[in-house]
Amino acid sequence: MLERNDLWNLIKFSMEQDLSKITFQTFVEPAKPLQLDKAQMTIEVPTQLHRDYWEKNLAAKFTDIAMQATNEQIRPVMITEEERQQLTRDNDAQATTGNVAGQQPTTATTPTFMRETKLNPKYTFDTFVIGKGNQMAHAAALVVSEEPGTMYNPLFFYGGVGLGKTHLMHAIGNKLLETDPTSNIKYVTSESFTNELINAIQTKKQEAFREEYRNVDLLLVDDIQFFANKEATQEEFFHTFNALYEDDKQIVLTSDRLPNEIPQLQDRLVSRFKWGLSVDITPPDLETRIAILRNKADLEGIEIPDDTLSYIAGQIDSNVRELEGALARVQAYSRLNNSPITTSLVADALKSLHLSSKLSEVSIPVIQEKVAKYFHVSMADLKGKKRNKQIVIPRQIAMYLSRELTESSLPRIGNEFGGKDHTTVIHAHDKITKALKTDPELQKAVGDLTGQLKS
Ligand SMILES: Nc1ncnc2c1ncn2[C@@H]1O[C@H](COP(=O)(O)OP(=O)(O)OP(=O)(O)O)[C@@H](O)[C@H]1O
Repeated sequence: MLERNDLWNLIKFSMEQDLSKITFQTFVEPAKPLQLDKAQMTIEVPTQLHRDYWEKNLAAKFTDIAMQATNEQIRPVMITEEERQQLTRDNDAQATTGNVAGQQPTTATTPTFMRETKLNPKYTFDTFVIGKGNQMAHAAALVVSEEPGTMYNPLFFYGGVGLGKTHLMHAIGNKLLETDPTSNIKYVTSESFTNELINAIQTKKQEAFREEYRNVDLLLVDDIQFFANKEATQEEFFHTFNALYEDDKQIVLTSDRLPNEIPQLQDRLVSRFKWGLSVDITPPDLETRIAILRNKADLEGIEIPDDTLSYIAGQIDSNVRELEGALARVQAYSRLNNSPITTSLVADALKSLHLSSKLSEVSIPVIQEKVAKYFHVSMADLKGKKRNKQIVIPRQIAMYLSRELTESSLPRIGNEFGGKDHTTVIHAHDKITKALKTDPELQKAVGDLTGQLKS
């Protein structure tokens, strides 16, 4: 089945073709997909009026388009913003009053779309394609799933977006569950850890919160870069970490950067995160991208010739999530048009489904060229190693703009600047972001350049 956002984009795209501009803008644009289950998509709309309109006029259309795209019967369930807020309040009240002391609120009282993310059964070792950029991460994950809490604790994956960190993390959990279905596994994003903690503090359920976290066999925490600057969260996590570690329970963490590059992360956490093994995942090369697409196409029963797969893999080189999104869009496009997948259909699909905007986005070389010209420095210096101020500032600005205006991963940007490490890019971005708050000259330069690049 398509992912929620892919299906939603497709439905929007199709409705945009069918409905008048004003109807589309009034009723479809403000709608937000909250959750996709097997047979239904929960969609939030601003008011009761929107809800009525959807139920009378758009629900059947929705189901038709979803059927064509996925071959499954999916109905839209409309919920207004107010109803969602009420559900959240009810849920909070339930947490405060409705539970026996010490017990966590049960998921049965939680609206489905707000339930905490569980392990995704599709993210397994079987569905993970091994390539140069993820080989070591994959091997470490496998070891940890076979012998949790012994060899690499914590296991720390870092790297750019959409490169498989979450997938590997879930694969460890899924494998462990397969070996021992009674094992207690908890997966959270760092943001849900923080939210759960705040909730526990507000509802005076801190003990229950601790109990829950300190009794797991495997704790998976995704995207811990969002612990940055969160003192109370870090404090609580420090104790959770210690309790689990002392008990030989496995901890797996992911982040877009190394622990010591996360701003305002307490030193004691940084040092603990380094106790085990840190492995980076880098973007897949062309061969791996083709293999990932082939694997995905086979799993989903999509018929697609090899040269067409190579074409997609050649077009999309940013990350695996985009690659998968492109394949889903191509598949949906082929179903809607009732024609087989060929390279020319793919070219059309990517173009008409607005992916072309990604493909024609500002590129790093163009940014470099404009910045070099603006500051009268050579391209070689911009990409080189000279450390004098006249070169370093334009270089940092160019890196900053590459991060802001393109979808490129940090390692990729580093590569385009003469093979620099991704930490240099993070540093440049942070520095320029900070300086932009106070430095009018810099504000002007960045403003001018952005204007040039976007026009
Ligand atoms: N090597 C791979 N083989 C098969 N699928 C992959 C591979 N790498 C990534 N994917 C798929 O790409 C998508 C994005 O991967 P994932 O969510 O794990 O990325 P991530 O690194 O955690 O990104 P983020 O930092 O945005 O959370 C997922 O659907 C995942 O299954």
